[in-house]
Amino acid sequence: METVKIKAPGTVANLVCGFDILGLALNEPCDIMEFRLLDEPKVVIHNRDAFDLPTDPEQNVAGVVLLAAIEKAGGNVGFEVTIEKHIKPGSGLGSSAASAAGAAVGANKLLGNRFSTDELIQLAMIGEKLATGVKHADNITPCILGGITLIRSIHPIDIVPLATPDLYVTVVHPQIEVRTSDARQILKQQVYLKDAIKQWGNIAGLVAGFMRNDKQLIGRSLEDVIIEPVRSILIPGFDEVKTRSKEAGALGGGISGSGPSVFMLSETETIAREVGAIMNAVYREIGIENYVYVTTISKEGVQVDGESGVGSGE
Ligand SMILES: Nc1ncnc2c1ncn2[C@@H]1O[C@H](COP(=O)(O)OP(=O)(O)OP(=O)(O)O)[C@@H](O)[C@H]1O
Ligand SMILES: N[C@@H](CCO)C(=O)O
Repeated sequence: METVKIKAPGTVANLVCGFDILGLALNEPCDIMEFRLLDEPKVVIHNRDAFDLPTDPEQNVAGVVLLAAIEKAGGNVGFEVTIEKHIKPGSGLGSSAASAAGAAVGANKLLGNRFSTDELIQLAMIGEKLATGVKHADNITPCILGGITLIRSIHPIDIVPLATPDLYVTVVHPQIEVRTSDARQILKQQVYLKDAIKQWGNIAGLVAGFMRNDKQLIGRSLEDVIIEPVRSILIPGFDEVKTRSKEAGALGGGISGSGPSVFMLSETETIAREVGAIMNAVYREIGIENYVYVTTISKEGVQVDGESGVGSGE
């Protein structure tokens, strides 16, 4: 096999209370990537979008992952990749993770599926480190596996796929850019024990809610007393979007990844669409262009030539 076409989903990381340890895959938006195997050790990148992303492999998330894959494979092959990016960089929808995870899975397919899922996650984290300065797997893991995933540990890799309840996801992307690296730098390095206790309760409640398909428990647990109070100041309209969405019947939600996108989970499509209209209205009122997705949780992760990549969420 000399070429493969990859579809890599957008993702929502953190899921409010689970900073760096929880994430889910979305049915929309998705990036498309086409890979060709080369017989010399180099990486060639073509960007088919308006985002002006680097073509230098050392500067592109997909590029550093492909370079690492070449080294891991023994250094005799190379890759040409065309990236059609629909997930806007700096959106909080896992744009960098889609490129990193897509590159790891695409390279693996062309190399005869020689890497394990844990190795794919390790490779993709090299891309996240380039984008954000830190290795974290809460976007790349749901991107690769689909569904909702818990990252119990990255040293060593210990991934727990969770059950995926039938929920609608409404996401608003206000058209401002928040770089993950900046949104990480403003975080406090210490937390109070009383806040940690609340956060542990919420994380455990959220995981239990997913596993028991208990929508009310999911809603009660979508609370973040550590990260959201700091990061939400970077997102105009955040409090209003959240309050009005919950009044309209959403279970709850918060910042998607490091923002500026904001997501809400709802039990019905009607509520999810109403929430979308509220989000759009809030941003129109404050004069910020925005894009709203009304979608669902994707049980499929990265797809290779239209088929399941390495696995699927439960
Ligand atoms: N192939 C690529 N895809 C996306 N971003 C890239 C890529 N290569 C390099 N970058 C850089 O990575 C940064 C975007 O990553 P960042 O993690 O900040 O955004 P995000 O992935 O949308 O956010 P989040 O991880 O919160 O969902 C930008 O500075 C962008 O230039
Ligand atoms: N867990 C990461 C996700 C964004 O890449 C963060 O919130 O910084």
